[in-house]
Amino acid sequence: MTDRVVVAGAVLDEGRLLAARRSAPPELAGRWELPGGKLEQGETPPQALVRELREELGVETEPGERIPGEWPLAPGYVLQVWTARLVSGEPRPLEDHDELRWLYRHELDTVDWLDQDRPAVAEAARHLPGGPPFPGPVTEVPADRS
Ligand SMILES: Nc1nc2c([nH]c(=O)n2[C@H]2C[C@H](O)[C@@H](COP(=O)(O)OP(=O)(O)OP(=O)(O)O)O2)c(=O)[nH]1
Repeated sequence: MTDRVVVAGAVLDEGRLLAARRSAPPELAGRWELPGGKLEQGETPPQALVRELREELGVETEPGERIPGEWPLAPGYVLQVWTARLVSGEPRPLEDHDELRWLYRHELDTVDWLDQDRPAVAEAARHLPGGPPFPGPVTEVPADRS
């Protein structure tokens, strides 16, 4: 059986990425994600994304390009991510989220992303200008003291 797609938006505005803190279910509440949701029957991922961002955030958006990759979620579900541009409205946490934050590239590590979202966020970060890569450097190269 093919996995069901959850489509999420890398919503980009003024060089920042929109992060959303889940309010439910309990095992995901408090962690940050890219807003979106499950595809409904007959929808393409970009159509589902526009609908979900309207329902959850009260904004109109225009999907851009697919971010390469597909990430496993709960069994039977995979995450796909599209960039999206704000067309109208100011995002508000109407459904599924209790806080939203616009993050510059150098701020991406300041929220507690869902583990399964981190590779997707790393890919999305390529669409943001400047700053260090996300996640930050894992090892530091010691200074040459010789
Ligand atoms: N939207 C979204 N969901 C994610 C991400 N990462 C992740 O593990 N998930 C999980 C959380 C949920 O179990 C599932 C998506 O469900 P959802 O609750 O957002 O979808 P929906 O709006 O269609 O909800 P519903 O119809 O089932 O109520 O995928 C992510 O980045 N964005």
